[in-house]
Amino acid sequence: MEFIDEKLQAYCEAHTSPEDPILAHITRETHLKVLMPRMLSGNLQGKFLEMLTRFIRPKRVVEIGTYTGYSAICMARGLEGDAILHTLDINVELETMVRGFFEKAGLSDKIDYRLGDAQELIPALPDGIDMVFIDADKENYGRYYDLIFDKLAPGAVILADNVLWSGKILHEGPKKPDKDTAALIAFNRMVQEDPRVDNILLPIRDGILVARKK
Ligand SMILES: C[S@@+](CC[C@H](N)C(=O)[O-])C[C@H]1O[C@@H](n2cnc3c(N)ncnc32)[C@H](O)[C@@H]1O
Repeated sequence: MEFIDEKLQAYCEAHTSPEDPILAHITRETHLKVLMPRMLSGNLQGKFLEMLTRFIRPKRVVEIGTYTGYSAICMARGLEGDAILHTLDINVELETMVRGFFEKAGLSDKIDYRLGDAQELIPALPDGIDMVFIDADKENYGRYYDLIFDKLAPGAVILADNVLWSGKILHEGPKKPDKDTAALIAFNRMVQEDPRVDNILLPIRDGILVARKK
């Protein structure tokens, strides 16, 4: 489901700073060589992540779900000084390609790329996280939120991607929603009812939930 008119979407894209050659290369390589290229953030969302990182000026960012590194590069570009991005992914098959992209972008020293199951990797992360982007398996969004919450600094920003799930979160009727849809409905409700955060759900691309730890 498209959330806005196709022409308006194209207009938004045409009035967003263009994708640079490195991100364009990652987009091309991902489409050519990797399964499910629609998982890529893309330029509009990538620019949003980069700009938000610049606004927040975090010292420590965590991304759950690296994939081919597109969103990691966007956020890492927004980091200042010795700030760092820890990005986690379970898919070891993409490691060589992704490390190559980080190198090509000149960001290897700003990105700490960790491979494994995020549920095992999150507890080993340092405290004092100022921003987290949750973009891995939808079924575990709630678990990732719970696991990372106490590691977040006051005022930290939590972002979660795909929270509109192509509109499937509006599920109606007697049939049960599939497990990813059910998990996202539960996650969105959980954040909405969490008194420890303020939150806003933005209809950017497939929906980005933005929450701020009080
Ligand atoms: C939607 S993609 C991430 C897209 C990326 N953030 C971007 O915008 O370019 C989801 C990623 O989550 C990873 N993933 C799935 N389950 C995971 C888990 N249990 N732990 C860590 N990563 C996981 C997948 O391997 C996949 O690369």
